[in-house]
Amino acid sequence: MTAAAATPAFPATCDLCDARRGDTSGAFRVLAPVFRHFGARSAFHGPVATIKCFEDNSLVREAVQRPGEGRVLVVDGGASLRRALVGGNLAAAAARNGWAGIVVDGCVRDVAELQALALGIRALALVPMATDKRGAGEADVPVQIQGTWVRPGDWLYADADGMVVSERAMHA
Ligand SMILES: O=C([O-])CC(=O)C(=O)O
Repeated sequence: MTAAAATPAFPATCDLCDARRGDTSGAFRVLAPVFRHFGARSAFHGPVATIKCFEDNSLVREAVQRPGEGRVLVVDGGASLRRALVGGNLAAAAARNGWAGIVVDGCVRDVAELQALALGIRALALVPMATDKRGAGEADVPVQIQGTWVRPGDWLYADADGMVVSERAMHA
């Protein structure tokens, strides 16, 4: 058990892992511990929406303009370290439109702007070069994030210890 913070808003990822330690069904998965925190919100959770794209953030831009409704946008960017899929403008739009967080298997940029936003932002690294905008990519498809499958409608929980995904909501 994690030492209790007064009234946790939702379960700690360590507690979720403790509850599912013997679960080999694949319904509960831990994301690889290679993501860095950006964004002012270090803990966030919500149902997942996905985008798969490579060095082109056209679909990410479209998604963050739509109501987030507390969801987490998971972007499979093919782990590219060459282009930033999210920067200050897109992240600000996501925060404004009610997204809980963005997880990018790839890079982000505008670190100072990201740090000021009430949004969870996880990515592999910062890189200052923006993407090309060709409209390429897929939305609402299963994606593999550092080898772990994440599907639209899964629930993602993130806190300072890491990130987990579950087929079902794991909080009351
Ligand atoms: O527009 C982009 O490609 C990413 C960016 O810099 C922003 O979101 O501010």
